[in-house]
Amino acid sequence: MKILLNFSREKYLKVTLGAVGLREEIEQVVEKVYQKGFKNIFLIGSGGAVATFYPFEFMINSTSTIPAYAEIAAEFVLQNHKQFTEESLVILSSLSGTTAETVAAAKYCKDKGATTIGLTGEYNKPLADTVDFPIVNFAENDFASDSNQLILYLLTFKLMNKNGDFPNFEAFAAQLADLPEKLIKAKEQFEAKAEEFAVAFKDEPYHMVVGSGSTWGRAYSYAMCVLEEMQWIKTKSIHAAEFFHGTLELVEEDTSVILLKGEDETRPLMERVERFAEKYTKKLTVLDTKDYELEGISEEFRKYLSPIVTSTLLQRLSVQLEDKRNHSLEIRRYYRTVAY
Ligand SMILES: N[C@@H]1[C@@H](O)[C@H](O)[C@@H](COP(=O)(O)O)O[C@@H]1O
Repeated sequence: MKILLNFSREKYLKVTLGAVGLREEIEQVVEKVYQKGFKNIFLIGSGGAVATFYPFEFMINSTSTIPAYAEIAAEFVLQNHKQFTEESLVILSSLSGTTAETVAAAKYCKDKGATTIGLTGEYNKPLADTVDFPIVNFAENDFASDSNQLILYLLTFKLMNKNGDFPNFEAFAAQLADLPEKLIKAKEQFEAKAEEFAVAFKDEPYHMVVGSGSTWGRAYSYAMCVLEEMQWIKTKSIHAAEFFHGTLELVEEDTSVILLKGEDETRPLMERVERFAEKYTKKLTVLDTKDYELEGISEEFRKYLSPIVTSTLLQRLSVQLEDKRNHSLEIRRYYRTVAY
């Protein structure tokens, strides 16, 4: 077993096994939701929470006939979305349970008569108190995204399974139960590379983070919620396909480009950026989920796991950057600090 910087194996397993341990409860919620019936799924949150939904929106829309829409809470309540009705199923997420925009969206959805599920870290907080079905797993910022994704795999893939779109749910759920240990192995394998990156890039003034398909949301949130919010480094998240429609003009030989390569159908989009970046910058970093064995995970499920493998690796990068840059992941100048 390798020692990882500032990492508690016990704490990680407590959070992630807590998430997969919710399977029975989640399946009961799915039964109840199907009894009432629904026509589409809305996935609503703010910041990192809505970013975590983006891969699931992508996966639902490419696996199932249930229409799925990931929406930013504050915009959703203003938009008057015409696909949203009392026959919508809404899944909201807020770790703190207190993000005002997300709580307001939950109330909006309830008032319209839609069915609401809330993923959150604690009971007796506004989100859990508002939704029809709170699904609660305690986590702190560091492991929240792994926890949320594990819950979302169980929830959304069971919903698709009931809809007749994902017949192998049983095997998938069984493999998810063992995933946390494999994610730790992936972290261990990545650690030296994470440290090397942090040493080499600690004073880098700007990064481009590129993703596509089920890693696009991870690119969006890593840029905004970690490199910008927690490390105060200027960063642009770019979708691999969009990269060729503008951002490429800024690539010079010393521009840091970070690629989050996953294993879904959109991988060729990432390969195209990789071929370009190899030619024009010396500072290319590639995180590729394919490099991680995840022993015992069926080939057919690997593409779905790209976002959680990516986020579990990126979490190591955050810890290494915090250390080498001497900039705590906890400090904020403005976020939840001043009024805005
Ligand atoms: N920048 C922060 C994110 O770091 C956080 O993930 C998000 C949601 O927080 P919560 O899950 O508590 O609603 O809020 C903000 O957007």
